[in-house]
Amino acid sequence: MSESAIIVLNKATIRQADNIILTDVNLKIEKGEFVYLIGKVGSGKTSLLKTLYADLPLSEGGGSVAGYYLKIIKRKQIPFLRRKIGIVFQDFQLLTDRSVHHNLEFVLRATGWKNKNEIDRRIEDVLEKVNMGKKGYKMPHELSGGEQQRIVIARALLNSPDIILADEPTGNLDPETSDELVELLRDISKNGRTIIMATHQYDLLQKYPARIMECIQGKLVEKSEKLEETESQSS
Ligand SMILES: Nc1ncnc2c1ncn2[C@@H]1O[C@H](COP(=O)(O)OP(=O)(O)OP(=O)(O)O)[C@@H](O)[C@H]1O
Repeated sequence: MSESAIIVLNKATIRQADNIILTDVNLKIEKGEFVYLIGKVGSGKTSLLKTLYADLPLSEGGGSVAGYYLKIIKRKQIPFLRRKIGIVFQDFQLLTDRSVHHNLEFVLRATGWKNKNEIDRRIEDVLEKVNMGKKGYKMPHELSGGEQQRIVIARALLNSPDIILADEPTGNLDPETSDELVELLRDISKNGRTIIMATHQYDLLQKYPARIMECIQGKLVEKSEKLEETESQSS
C-alpha cells in the first residue's frame, strides 16, 4: 500500500449484509485530493462511503483510511477513525429542536470538548469558514436548504478532519446554490483535506473538473478520461 495515500482499498468487496455490492475495488486517494463518485441509483456509492467510514465492515480485501486498517479495526478504535472523517450525509441532518450553535456545540461536547470558551471559538471559526458567521443563533427551519447544507459542512469541519465524505450534498439544492456548495468544498480541499463527493449532478463535473470514480456493474472504475461518455449516459 502507498505510504502517502490517505485512502486505500485493495481488492475490496463492498457488502450490504449478505449482498455483494461491489467487487475487486481498488482505490488510492492522496491527501488533499478532490474526487467525485458517480453512478446510477443503487450502484453502491453510499455503500462504498460507509465502508470507508467503518459503518459497513470490510470483510474481503484490504484497505486503510487515515492510517486505520479497515479489516482489522477494533470497535473501540472506530470513534478515533471517525474523528478524522467529516460526514455530510443525507441521513445525518441537523437536529431540528436546537439552534445552529447548539447543534455544533452538541457535536463538540460529544467528541470530548469541555471548555466553553474553546467551544464557542471553534464554532465561530467553522461558521466563518462556510460564510455563516452571523447565523449561529438561527434554528435550522429558519435557514434555506443551501444554508443548512453549509451548516452541515461546518459541523463536518468541527474536529478538523483529514477527510470529508459528502453523499449527494447538493441533492435538494437549486443549480446556483449547488455551485456555491461545490466551490466551498473545493476550497476546503485546497487547504489539504481529502474530499470524496458522491453526486448525480453531472454538470458539476464539467464546471468543476476533478478526478471521477464511477460505480458501475458491480465495479469501481476510474472515469476521468471519459467525461463525454459519462455525460451521454446521463442525458
Ligand atoms: N441496509 C441495507 N441492507 C441491504 N441492502 C442494502 C442496504 N442499503 C442499501 N442496500 C442495497 O445496496 C445497493 C447499493 O446501495 P447504495 O445506497 O450504496 O447505492 P447508491 O449508489 O448510493 O444509490 P443512490 O444514488 O440512490 O444513493 C442497492 O442495491 C441497495 O438496495
